[in-house]
Amino acid sequence: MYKILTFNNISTRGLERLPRERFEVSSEIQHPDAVLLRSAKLHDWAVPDTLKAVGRAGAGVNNIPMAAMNERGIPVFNAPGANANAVKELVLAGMFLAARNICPAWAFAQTLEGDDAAMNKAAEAGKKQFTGFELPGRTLGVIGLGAIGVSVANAAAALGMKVVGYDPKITVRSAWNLESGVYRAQSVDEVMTASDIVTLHVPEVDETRGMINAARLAASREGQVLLNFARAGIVDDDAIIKALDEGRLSRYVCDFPAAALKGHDGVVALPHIGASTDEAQENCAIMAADEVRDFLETGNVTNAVNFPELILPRNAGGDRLTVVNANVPNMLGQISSALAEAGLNIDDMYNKSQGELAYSVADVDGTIPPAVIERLQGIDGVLMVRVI
Ligand SMILES: NC(=O)c1ccc[n+]([C@@H]2O[C@H](COP(=O)([O-])OP(=O)(O)OC[C@H]3O[C@@H](n4cnc5c(N)ncnc54)[C@H](O)[C@@H]3O)[C@@H](O)[C@H]2O)c1
Ligand SMILES: O=C(O)[C@H](O)COP(=O)(O)O
Repeated sequence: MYKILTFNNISTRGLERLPRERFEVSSEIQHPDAVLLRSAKLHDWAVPDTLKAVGRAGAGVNNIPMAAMNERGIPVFNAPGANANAVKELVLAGMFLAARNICPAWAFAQTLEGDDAAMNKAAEAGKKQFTGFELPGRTLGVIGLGAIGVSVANAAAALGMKVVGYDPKITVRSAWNLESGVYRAQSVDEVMTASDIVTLHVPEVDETRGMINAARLAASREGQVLLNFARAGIVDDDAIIKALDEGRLSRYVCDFPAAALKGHDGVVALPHIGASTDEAQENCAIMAADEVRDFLETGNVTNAVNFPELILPRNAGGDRLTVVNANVPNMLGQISSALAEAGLNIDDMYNKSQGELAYSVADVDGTIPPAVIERLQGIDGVLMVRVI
């Protein structure tokens, strides 16, 4: 029986992928084999020795202590693309909100008093202050062309916008999916100066933290709209307020309320609802649950952010050994020697590495004795050993 600890409300459609005869799933579990979570922050969580996998039912993994997981050889799975449509739709809503001044116009309409004739008269007199602009022919800058960025770029192109994109690490898949008319910018600065509206779709990592800062905003196109449905940490909120006050930005629409932004007329801050649709929550939970289940039951890896993709069909017969180790020389030799000295033959084996980690799955022709497991665990650089 595998034990799965949940940290957030995970869609029941996802939890149904974990049959109760093989998986105990609860928010109360001690000694979990895996966790399933959304945005809960795990940075201060004491990682239990029993933990073998983390499943993030969403895209961003900045709430997970990746260095600690790497040190222990624990894969962190996520759900790439599973909530991209939900975020795209909210980004489009954010563009329309900003272009047509919908939030202040709505707030103004709420203040109207009197009978219908009086309200109508006041509405007609007041509406000129909410004159907006239309999207066709305007330039949208998209920073980060992954699942969400590509989806937003293509939707904007379909609305008749010019689209400028920047992503120095764009994948082949994203490049194939991207509308052919999207202009490829060479830098964040180029996007900032070329665009009427800029939208951010990068992960929060060291390289992107504070990416939109005072210097970049000072050089941006006058009256620009900035959309941030990625992460709060990618922008400097104080610089945003200054840029709004100076008119460099006309509106900042984001998914991340913050004290520095509160009460400013130019800010529309939503409560992190980019992925909050029934469809996205189901898609993410199903994908994360399937990935964690497959890893626990077979050792196979799909969509782990810190592990290589590795799928080895089971060679029926004996045990399956999985080993996570530091990506250094002579590890495979030591692992296969330990098996050979116990008289075990390797029927099938697959080894891959990614960054600082290497991962091996081997099907052997017998039962792996506890002494061999201990020996493997004792090899310098071995981080995790499992027999399935
Ligand atoms: N508001 C929400 O509820 C919500 C929902 C989903 C995702 N997100 C956030 O959006 C981010 C993107 O999601 P996604 O599904 O598109 O992820 P993704 O991994 O498919 O795409 C991210 C893209 O950013 C690119 N990138 C990385 N560093 C960059 C840099 N310095 N400059 C330009 N591009 C860079 C990558 O190459 C990749 O193509 C997530 O990491 C998450 O933080 C927020
Ligand atoms: O990175 C993500 O997928 C989003 O920020 C969604 O977070 P949530 O699952 O907490 O809504």
